[in-house]
Amino acid sequence: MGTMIDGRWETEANHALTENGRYIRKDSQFRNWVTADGASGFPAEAGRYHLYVSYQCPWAHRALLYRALKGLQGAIGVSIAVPNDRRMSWEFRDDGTGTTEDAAEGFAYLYEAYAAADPIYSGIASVPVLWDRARRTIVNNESSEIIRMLNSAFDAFATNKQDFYPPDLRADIDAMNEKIYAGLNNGVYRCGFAAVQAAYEEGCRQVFATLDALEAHLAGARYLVGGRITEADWRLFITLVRFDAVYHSLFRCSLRTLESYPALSAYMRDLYQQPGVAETVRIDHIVRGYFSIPRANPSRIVPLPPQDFASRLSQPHGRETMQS
Ligand SMILES: N[C@@H](CCC(=O)N[C@@H](CS)C(=O)NCC(=O)O)C(=O)O
Repeated sequence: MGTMIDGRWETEANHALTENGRYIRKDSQFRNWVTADGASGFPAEAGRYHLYVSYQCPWAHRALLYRALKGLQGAIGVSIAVPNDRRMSWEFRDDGTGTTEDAAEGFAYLYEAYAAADPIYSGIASVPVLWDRARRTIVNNESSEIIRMLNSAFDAFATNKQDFYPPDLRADIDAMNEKIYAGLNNGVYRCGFAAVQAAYEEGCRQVFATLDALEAHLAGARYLVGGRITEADWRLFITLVRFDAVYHSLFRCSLRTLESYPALSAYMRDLYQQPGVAETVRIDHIVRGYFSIPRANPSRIVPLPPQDFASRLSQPHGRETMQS
C-alpha cells in the first residue's frame, strides 16, 4: 500500500503493523487544535478549514458525521477520496460514485498534503485530515480530536449547537469510549489484521464479548450514556454500520452477525435515522474500500454491496418510548 518516508511517497515501503502477530495502531502525528478564540494559532473561521476523508474509513466517518450533525457543511469544505487500493495513498478524483477532486488545494493524492505540512514526514498518510487553507498545513489527523473541535469550536457557524460531549457526562463518555475503542473500533482491526491464529482468536473473542455487553446495556437504555445521544453513540455507530458488510466477512468477526443482536441493530437504525446521518453512510464505498486492501484481500475481488441496505436501516426501530 505504500507509506511516507522523509516527505516522499514510497509505493513499495510499509511501516510495521504487527508485533508478535498482534496488530498495533500507531499514534497520529498532527495534534494541533482549532479553537473558538484562536489562542492555539488556529482560530475557527468559516471557509478556512477543509476535511480530507473517505466514506470507507470509520475514523474519517466520525469527522464526516460531525460535520453533518452540527450543520457545518457551509463552513468546512470536504474532499472525498476514491476507495481503492491506496497504492499512491488516498486519491482525489471524481470517479462518478460520489468521490471528488480536491477543490481546496488541487491535491491529486493525500500524501501531497502530508508533504506540504511536513517536508520530512514519515508515517502513514491517513484520513481524516483537518487542513488549514490559510497556513497550508495539517491541523490535526486524529479523528477523536477532530470531532471534539467540530463539536464545539465552530459553534459560531454551526446550524446545530447541540453538545455531544456535555461536561456533566464527560467521565461516563470517556469510560464508554475506552471500552468501545478497545473492543470494537480497534478490536475489529485486531481480528482483521492479526498475523497469527492466537492473536486473531483473542481479538475475535474480545469483539463479541464487547457486543454481548453492549446488547445487554442497550436492551434497557435507548442510548449509551445519560439517556441522550452523545459522542459515545457516534463512535459506536461507525463500527456497527460496517459490521455485517465487512468486519463479519473480510475481518473474520465470525461468531454472529450484528443483525442477530436485536437491541444493537434497532439502536443502529435509531442513530441512522437521526437528521443528516444517512447521507454519510455509503455502503458501496465501504465494501469497495475494505476489499481493496491488499493485505486483507489479495485477490481484490470486491463483493457486491448488501441488498436494500439503506431501506433496511430506515425501518422502524421502536426505541422512541424507552425510559432512559
Ligand atoms: N488514528 C487515526 C486513524 C486513521 C486511519 O487509520 N485511517 C486509515 C483508513 S481507515 C488510513 O487512512 N490509512 C492509510 C494507510 O494505512 O495507508 C484516526 O482515528 O484519525
